[in-house]
Parts: sequence; structure tokens; C-alpha cells
Amino acid sequence: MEPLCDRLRTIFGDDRVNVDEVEHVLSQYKSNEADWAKYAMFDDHKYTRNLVDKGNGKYNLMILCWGPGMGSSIHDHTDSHCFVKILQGTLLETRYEWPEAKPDEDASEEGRPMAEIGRTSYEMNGVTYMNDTIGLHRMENPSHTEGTVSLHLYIPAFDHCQMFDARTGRRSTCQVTFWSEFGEKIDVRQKIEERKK
Ligand SMILES: O=C(O)CCSS
Ligand SMILES: [Fe+2]
Repeated sequence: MEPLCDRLRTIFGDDRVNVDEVEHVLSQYKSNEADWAKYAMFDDHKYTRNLVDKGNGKYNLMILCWGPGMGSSIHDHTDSHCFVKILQGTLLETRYEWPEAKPDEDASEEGRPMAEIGRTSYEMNGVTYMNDTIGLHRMENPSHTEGTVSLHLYIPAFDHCQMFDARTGRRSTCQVTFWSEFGEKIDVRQKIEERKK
């Protein structure tokens, strides 16, 4: 992944984020399993997040591995830019409008189902971009037999986001962690403890 990592570090050398330029660089890269196999660690129960590069502290570049049928919650991106490229398999993206913010939300009130904006399927080498002004989304691997591997770049980096209940629009904050870092499996519990210090 080094050549791609180097190009991204150059692009983000100053504080600009040129979305078209980043999408172009990600589109130009043609997935080669030999580049990313060392980061592609799957779990039997949920999708994994595997850190590839911290971009001089400016962004997180990571490889996500989705077993058959696995998906994320509906989530936001903590005001960051989100770039996604499919390295293997397929990802189905469902986008949603933000639920109405009800500041006087009565805890007993059921809320209402979130409005879907649309669904898009991305195949290998496909690239997509998302941010909170566009809406919210859920990503899932639609295959019942094959795994999916995707490359995600978040700038600025974040360690938590909001997840949403599609039926009620209720939101909760969740910590996001890594399954591995730089190709080495990590102890997630130990990492969470370190954050608390
Ligand atoms: O970073 C995450 O866990 C969400 C993957 S879909 S952008
Ligand atoms: Fe996302």
C-alpha cells in the first residue's frame, strides 16, 4: 500500500481537502491483493477495522473486512470526510436523512422511522464519498458467501461516531476501535483501557 499511502500523504501535506483529487487518486489505484492482504483480517462475528496509516496524525486510512452478510449500523462521520474504495467484493450502501432533532425529545416518545435517501452497490475498485452534510449511511456486504474488503479514509481522524436506530431515529454515541494496527492484531480491550487513562 506504500505508493498509495505516499500519494495520500503528499495530497494531505497542507490542510486542504480536495474531495475530487482524493477520489481521483483512489479511483486510479487498482486493487491488488498483494498490497493489502497483510491488513485483511476477518472476524467470524462482525466487520473488522484494520489501521493502515495515520497520515502524520491528520487522517486514518484503514482496511475494513466484512464477512458474508455483515454490515455497519447507521452512522454519521463526526463532521469528517469519508472516502471508501472497494478492494474486493461488493458493498451495499443505504443512505438516510438525518432524523429530525427533537431538542425536547420526550424519552417516552417512540420517534419515527428514518427516511431512506437511496441504495447504491459498489463493486471492486468502486469509490464513494460521504460526509454529514450529505446524510447518514449504513454499509453492508450483500453476499451470503463472499467476504468484502474496503479501504476507508477519514479526515480528520475520529475515534467515536453516532449510530442511529432506523425505526425510531434514536441516536447513541459509539467508540470505534481497530482490530489490528499496521498489520498486527491488537488487544481491543487494552486499547479501550488506555483511552480511559
Ligand atoms: O468506520 C466504520 O466502522 C464505518 C464503516 S462504513 S463508512
Ligand atoms: Fe460510514
